[in-house]
Amino acid sequence: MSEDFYLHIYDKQQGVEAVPSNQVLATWALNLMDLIYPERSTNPKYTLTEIRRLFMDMERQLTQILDATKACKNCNNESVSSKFFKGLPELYRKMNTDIASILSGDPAARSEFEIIRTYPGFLAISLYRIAHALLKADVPFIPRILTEYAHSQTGIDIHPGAEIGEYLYIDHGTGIVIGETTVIGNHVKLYQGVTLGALSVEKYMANTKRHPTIEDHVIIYSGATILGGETVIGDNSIIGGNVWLTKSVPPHSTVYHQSAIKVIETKHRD
Ligand SMILES: CC(=O)OC[C@H](N)C(=O)O
Repeated sequence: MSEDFYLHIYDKQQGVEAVPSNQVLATWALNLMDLIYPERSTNPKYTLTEIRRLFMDMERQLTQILDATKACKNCNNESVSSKFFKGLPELYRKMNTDIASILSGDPAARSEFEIIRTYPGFLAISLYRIAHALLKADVPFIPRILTEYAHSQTGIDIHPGAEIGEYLYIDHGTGIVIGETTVIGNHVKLYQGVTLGALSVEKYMANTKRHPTIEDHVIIYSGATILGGETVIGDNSIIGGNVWLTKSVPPHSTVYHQSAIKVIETKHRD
């Protein structure tokens, strides 16, 4: 390789802050999940004093992470961290609504324990909820790392900027994409392969609403693609599998994709 290339990399290094690895950031969020959901832990029996100390440790760690990322020049990281932890019981309440929705909606779900331990949808929604709260506190870049970690583990890609209500139900989940400016109401059910995306992708659209709005009690079955910032799926609608939708539909709509499949019977030889 040329000396110029070495020099280029050397120069670039000088301008880059030493930021904790993505794994360190994800581990903080996973440890927090372990703490609020002892179902995830192998040894969940802490004393009350230990629990208080563990939450204080987690808060301190968040401040350290925010300090170390140096991404936010004028932030008071201690206060950001303290606000996040004050809001944690509310986040936890919302996560519990997601569990309740899966438990009451999925015939295959046997217990809360099973959902907490095994449902990729629950992990993805929970990490999204943590990431969204940090984004709302103007924490740059860490929220995206957390949701991309969830994406890598579950195949479910939820942008931390999306606004999502309570009782979100994601079953299976692989391949779900929820774009940055998506708005989702309460009691919405999503199956694998659903895309809530932009109708066109142009850089100038960065600060505009590009992704759809899904109102309360909507069910969207697998492989459906719903695009556009002005597209509103009215409450209590059902969007069938593989539907391609770029227009709004009124409340209580049922939208089906009509596929034309042919089954040809071949005569088999004896
Ligand atoms: C989900 C989606 O449409 O992504 C496209 C692009 N990243 C955007 O945010 O508009």
